[in-house]
This record gives sequence, C-alpha cells and structure tokens, in this order.
Amino acid sequence: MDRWVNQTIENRLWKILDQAAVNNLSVDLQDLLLHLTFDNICGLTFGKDPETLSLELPENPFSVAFDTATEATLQRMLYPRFLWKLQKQFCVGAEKRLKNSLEVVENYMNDAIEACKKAPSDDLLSRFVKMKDVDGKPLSSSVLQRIALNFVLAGRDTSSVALSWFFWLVMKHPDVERKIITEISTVLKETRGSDVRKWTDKPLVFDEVDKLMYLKAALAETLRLYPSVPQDFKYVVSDDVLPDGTFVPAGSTVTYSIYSVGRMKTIWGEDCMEFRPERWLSAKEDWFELPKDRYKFVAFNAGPRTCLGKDLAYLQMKSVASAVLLHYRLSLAPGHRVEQKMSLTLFMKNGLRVFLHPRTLAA
Ligand code: HEM
Repeated sequence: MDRWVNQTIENRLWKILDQAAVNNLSVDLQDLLLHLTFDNICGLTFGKDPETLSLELPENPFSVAFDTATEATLQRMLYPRFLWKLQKQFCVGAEKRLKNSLEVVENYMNDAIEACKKAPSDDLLSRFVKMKDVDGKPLSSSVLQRIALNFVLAGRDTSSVALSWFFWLVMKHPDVERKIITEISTVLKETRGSDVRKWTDKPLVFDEVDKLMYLKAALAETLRLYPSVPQDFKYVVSDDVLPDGTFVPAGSTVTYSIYSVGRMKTIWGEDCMEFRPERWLSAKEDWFELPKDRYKFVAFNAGPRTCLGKDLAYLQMKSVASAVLLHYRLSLAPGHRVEQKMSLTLFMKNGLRVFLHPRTLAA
C-alpha cells in the first residue's frame, strides 16, 4: 500500500494542492481524497493505477458505475421490499440503474482478471488467481470477481471520508494540529536530520509513519465520532439470543449503529462528544492503546469479521494526513457548510472546500 499511496502523493496530490495554493483557489478536499483512495485500492487490488487523481479529475466509467450501484443498493434498504422487487421485474428506476452499472463493473472486473492471469504481479488479485480451492482447482472467475469487488468496495471510500472528517476536526482544534506537527517533526528530525527541506521533499516512508502514535490516536478519535461505516447489518442464520437476552429468530436482520456506539456516555464517559485524541494514548502518552474491551470501538467492526484492511487503512491515512499537514495549514472556505450525507458511507454532503496555506516548519 505505501508504494501506491506515496507515488500518488508525490506525483499528483502535492502538485494539485501546490497549484491551488499558488493561485489562491479552494479545493474540494473530499473529492480529491476519493480519487486518491480509488486509485490506491485499484493499484493494490489489480496492480494498475487508473490515475483518476489528476488536475482534470477525469471520470472513470468503473468508478461512476460503482457509485451508481452503491446508491441504488441503498434504495433497497430505504424502501419496502415489494417496491424494489417490482422495479427489478420491470427493469425501471433504481433497479435499472443497478443492472446497467453492474454490467460495467463486471466487464471491468473480467478484463482485470484476464490481465492478471496473463501477467501476474504482486497485486491482491494475482495472489488469488494463483490460489486453489478445497478441491485443488483454481478459483472460478465469478469467485475472483467477488473477491476483487469486496476489496474495492471496502477499501475505496472508507479511508477518504475518514480523512475528510479528520482534516475538518483538525482545522477546528489547533491544539491537536500543533501536537501532530510536533510529533511528525520530531520523527523527521531523527530520520532526516535538521534541514527542514528534507522533511517535505518526499512522503514519509513506512518506518517513519509507523512511529506516529498521536496521529494514529487522532485518526481513531475521528473514526469514533465519524465512523466511515455508520451502521452495519447482520443476517441471522439460525435462532440465537443476544447477550442482553433478546431473542433473534433465524432469517431476521440485526442492525447496529456504529455512529451511536461511538457517542454514548455509558461507553466513552461524560466527554464522549469531545474530540480528544489523548483518550487513545497510554498513561505516559507515548503509545497508542486500543480499549481493553475490543467491542467498545467498532468502526472497523469487531470479532472474527473485523476489517481486513484496518492496518493498511491506518498506514494510508497517516501517510496522506502527514503529507498534507506538513505542507499546508488548511482553512475552511468561507460559507462552506460541512454536513453529513445519509448513505452507507458517512460522506460530507457538500464535500470539504478548503484553502491551503503553505506551512513554515521549524527544526
Ligand atoms: C478507515 C477505513 C476503513 C474502515 C472504517 C473500515 C471499516 C470496515 C467495517 C465496519 C467492516 C465490516 C463490514 C461488515 O460487517 O459488513 C469492514 C470489513 C472489511 N474491510 Fe474495511 N474499513 C476500512 C478500510 C479498509 C481497507 C483500506 C480495506 C482493503 C485494503 C478494507 C477491507 C475490508 C474487507 C476485505 C472487509 C471484509 C472482512 C470480512 O468480511 O471478513 N477495509 N471494514
């Protein structure tokens, strides 16, 4: 992941942000980040960076079809079952959009699978192409398609929306911003010396990013308050009883609100609504510490089906956060309203429009 993320930062993100800063133009940071994470997850999954993050921000048919399919799937959850079933039968409305966009997604996937079969590389799909199933046969194209789809779906927007909320919270909390810059500067002084120009000419490498505990705490605190997946659903396979004694019959669906769990006084204390990264640090404030009860923080789910990309997500978010904050101080564009969008992923409804001010660092 760090190869994909660092080349995107160095070759494209910094150039776009520099140009906006020089011309005193605002940018929609959420939009840029959505392009960046789409490129990264495609690179990781298929071994090919579609380079949608560029000055022109070109529309990518796969990405557009993906968005349309996700939106149309949400309709199924919002409206009564009979309605979408009827739409599906007559191929109209959201169901028509879903069918058409899934065709585009499937074609893209099939091309990618064929390319990986012909010239395998170190991407995820190539690894699965080489794997055998329990009968010793290669995985079928439809299984490979679902695996790849799962990774793109799971790893695409989740990190970019988390980063958007993070940058917004950092703008509102200058004390947190100061601590983040101090932490990064301390690490870079150790690894690159006292010449500050050397701190910003290349993105941080894995070993540098790995040392950023306060930054990780600030990202976890962001995800507590603004979880990228605000609610999750579980399908009940067989009759069961929840720990509080509630009976759940087979065939039902249980929904839990990750958003609410992160904001409950009974779980996080009186200051549960405050953005306070320190709550994630050890007593000496030198180590990132997860709560002892692993079901307290569920932004990445918990238990056997915990997010498989959690460590990659932290690595990517820390790399992007440090790359942006070391170069710039951000300010919200006047009049811009930050609002939540109701969808499966917690987007900012109007994006995140910011101005960038070059930062002066001190050794
Ligand atoms: C801030 C970033 C991320 C957040 C908040 C997040 C959150 C989640 C959540 C809540 C689930 C559980 C979904 C469910 O129960 O249905 C999940 C599953 C998953 N995530 Fe992530 N995710 C993030 C980034 C990533 C990335 C970057 C990748 C891939 C590189 C990834 C790969 C996966 C996969 C493969 C699963 C399915 C695991 C399974 O079902 O066993 N995630 N993630």
